Amino acid sequence: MPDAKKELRAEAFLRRKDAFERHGAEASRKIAAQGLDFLGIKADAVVSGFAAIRDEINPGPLMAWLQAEGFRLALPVMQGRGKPLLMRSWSPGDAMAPAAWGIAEPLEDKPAVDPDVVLVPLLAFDGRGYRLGYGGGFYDRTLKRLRALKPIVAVGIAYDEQRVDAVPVESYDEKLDWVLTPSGPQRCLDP
Ligand SMILES: Nc1nc2c(c(=O)[nH]1)N(C=O)[C@@H](CNc1ccc(C(=O)N[C@@H](CCC(=O)O)C(=O)O)cc1)CN2
Ligand SMILES: Nc1ncnc2c1ncn2[C@@H]1O[C@H](COP(=O)(O)OP(=O)(O)OP(=O)(O)O)[C@@H](O)[C@H]1O
Repeated sequence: MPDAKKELRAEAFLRRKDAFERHGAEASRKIAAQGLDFLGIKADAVVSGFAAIRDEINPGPLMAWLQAEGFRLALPVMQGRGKPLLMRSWSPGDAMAPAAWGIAEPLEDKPAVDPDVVLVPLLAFDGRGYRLGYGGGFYDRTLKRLRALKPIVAVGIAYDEQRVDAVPVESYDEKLDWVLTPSGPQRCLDP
């Protein structure tokens, strides 16, 4: 891994922690209040979220709104290092089990689905839609797989403070189409 990414990751962890302490649950509520109307997605779309850990914005309230709007929901399941995430159907209230890094995942009896909209956790993002994650490459692999199947929309979920001028880019990095922050949706610029 290039040192540039490593350095930014350490810095981004601190910046996100600070934003979480300042804004906490209010950020999650603001994200939910924005909704996803800006995407104009079709009524039968499947939207994958994530089960927040550490200082990530909790997309739970947004997912509850999506459920109320009639969208189908899914959550990621890790299949091991170097593998894309598997998305399983999930609705608020469904049982979950803790997996690696304490991340809650849907149970195995839930059907696998290929989402049309992917909500993406991140440490830092830039105006082009490049993102920095924990370094597992899970979302790069997942977005690549889904984009080979059909058109999808990748939406980063972040505090405004997580924006940086430029995330160091590598050949395998998949871009976000939008980033949703408490202050609103930002469309990522084309290269
Ligand atoms: N809420 C949430 N769910 C998610 C992700 C995420 O970023 N947030 N992921 C997004 O990809 C995947 C999980 N990826 C993860 C990758 C690394 C670590 C982690 O804690 N890594 C260690 C270092 C591990 C190593 O030795 O390489 C660490 O940071 O301390 C956590 C999650 C799938 N689900
Ligand atoms: N499509 C791919 N094929 C093979 N390897 C990949 C692919 N995408 C990413 N990787 C590998 O994944 C590793 C981590 O990538 P990167 O640092 O960009 O992760 P990240 O986006 O920060 O993490 P995450 O998506 O898990 O939050 C890299 O070492 C890279 O080699």
